[in-house]
Amino acid sequence: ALQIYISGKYYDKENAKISVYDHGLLYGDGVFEGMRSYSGKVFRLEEHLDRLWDSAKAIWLQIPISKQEMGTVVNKTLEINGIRDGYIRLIVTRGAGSLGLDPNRTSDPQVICITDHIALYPPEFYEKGLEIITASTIRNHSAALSPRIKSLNYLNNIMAKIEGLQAGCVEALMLNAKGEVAECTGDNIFLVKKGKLMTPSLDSGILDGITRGAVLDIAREAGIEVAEMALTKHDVYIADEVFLTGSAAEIIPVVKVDSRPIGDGTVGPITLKLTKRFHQITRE
Ligand SMILES: Cc1ncc(COP(=O)(O)O)c(CNc2cccc(C(=O)O)c2)c1O
Repeated sequence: ALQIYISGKYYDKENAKISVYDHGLLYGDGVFEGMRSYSGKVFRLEEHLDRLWDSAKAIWLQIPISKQEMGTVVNKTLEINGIRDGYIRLIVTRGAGSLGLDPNRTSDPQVICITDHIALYPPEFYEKGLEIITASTIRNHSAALSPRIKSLNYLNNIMAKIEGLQAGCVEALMLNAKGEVAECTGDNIFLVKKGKLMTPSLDSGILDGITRGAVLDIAREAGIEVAEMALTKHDVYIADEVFLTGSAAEIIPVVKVDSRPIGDGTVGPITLKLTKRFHQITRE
């Protein structure tokens, strides 16, 4: 049975529990990372751990072990579960405490590591591309709870995800408070127009996606012109190609947005080229 790591010990799935007084549960007061391993190697583990530490610092949370120890926890949890190609969920909560909000009245932040087999979208979603809608729920305002923090507060994303599901879509696009394109509920968005690759800049109020970063690197190395900039729904509608990026999804094409076909409604050549290269570097 899968072994779950909780603060120094391993537990069977049915015994892997935390206190109902944990502020991670009570208030979503905590941070997390979602990563993938390919043939036993976690893709960009250091970057994920850097982001986890940045998220923790942003919410004034001290992670009780070092980055190096955290890396060892991740690799050991994969190993004892015999998972080489899988998904890793790493969580640090504020810990258990009073029913009040005050983080000072909690103790013992919980470090949790769950490794599991990757649950992927069906292959036809990659072959045919997704249809998505623009949700009316905008992305968290950067001055409220910054979307740069990968926190346990995912209701903003879930509210938009519900709108997508209600519209028969598996993903939904969120705009920011200025009405510019931000990202989808669980992945970043890229557009291609006349051979140029564009993606919302970090100051659009988005998660600094690890896969987003990898795709920007791949595109630059391939000599593709790249721009991180403010984008609007109009830019999406008139794009030649659209795709999403995320650790779980990797690179997934989008062929329809708000009932507008993108390009000729089929998966585009640059999307395919970047996907092919991404698979090479994650599986080499
Ligand atoms: C809001 C958001 N934006 C972008 C990404 C992609 O980031 P990375 O390239 O670093 O993975 C994410 C992370 N994606 C994420 C997180 C939690 C759950 C799920 C899910 O699809 O069930 C997806 C995310 O939650």
